[in-house]
Amino acid sequence: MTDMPATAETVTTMTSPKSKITAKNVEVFYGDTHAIKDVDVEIEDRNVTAFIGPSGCGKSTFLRCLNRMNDTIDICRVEGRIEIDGEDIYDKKVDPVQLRAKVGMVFQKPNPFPKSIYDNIAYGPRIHGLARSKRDLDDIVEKSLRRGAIWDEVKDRLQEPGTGLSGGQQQRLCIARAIATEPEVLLMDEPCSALDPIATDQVENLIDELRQDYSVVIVTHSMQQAARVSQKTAFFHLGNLVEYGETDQIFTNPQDPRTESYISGRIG
Ligand SMILES: Nc1ncnc2c1ncn2[C@@H]1O[C@H](COP(=O)(O)OP(=O)(O)OP(=O)(O)O)[C@@H](O)[C@H]1O
Repeated sequence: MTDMPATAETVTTMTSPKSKITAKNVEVFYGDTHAIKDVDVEIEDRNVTAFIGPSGCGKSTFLRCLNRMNDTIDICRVEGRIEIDGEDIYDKKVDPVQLRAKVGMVFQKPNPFPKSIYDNIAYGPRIHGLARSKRDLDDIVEKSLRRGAIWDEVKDRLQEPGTGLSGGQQQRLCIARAIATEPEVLLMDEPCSALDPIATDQVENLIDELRQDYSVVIVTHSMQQAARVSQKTAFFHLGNLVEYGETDQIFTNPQDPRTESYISGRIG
């Protein structure tokens, strides 16, 4: 019998995206509260991973471990190991400010700086020394706003305040700002929860575009959104990572009864 030629399907499975972030035995405590319990996970490059689960299950806490945002919370203690591209991000040599340029973050509520649209984007590249000249900076600003799918709406008003934009525009501005420091990972903590359905749709389309270049991790309360935008889904419950897998499988054929209860609306 001759070997079967590689079909599109076999090629796809053989070239699955490589792992970008590896977390091992991660535990997080806020004082006596044990918020994350022994979590192991591998997050893929150039894909969207959704964190879902009931309120208080630890989604945001775990997300914030990935760029050490929890360092800013005094009572928070993180244990275990998290690597990005094989490097321990909690190593003493790692500068958290540099790390956060590489692992950008977008929050629930759009939070543009009280500066012009231009300066919102230029701020990060300036402090990280990414532009050698005004022209370089102009290029970075334009490229980031284009990548954030908002260039056409703001190109004639770059000197106006970022806070004067609509909520959806502000959120795309914040995504563009995160992109401007050339990150490799984008963390998004419920990025659409303050947006109307049209702005949500625009941001979801943008997330889908961004996965061509970045590893995107999104916390969402909306299972529909997780199903629409992600390729991988992690279900958290009471600080445990209960189930992690292909989004389609999690929503159509969950393996754990707790996942099944959550997606069918019985818990959460
Ligand atoms: N800054 C903090 N100080 C003390 N406890 C905290 C802090 N942040 C979160 N916690 C606790 O850690 C646990 C996990 O919270 P976290 O915000 O990560 O959950 P979540 O799944 O993101 O919730 P939600 O969906 O409601 O945003 C909860 O018990 C919460 O009360």
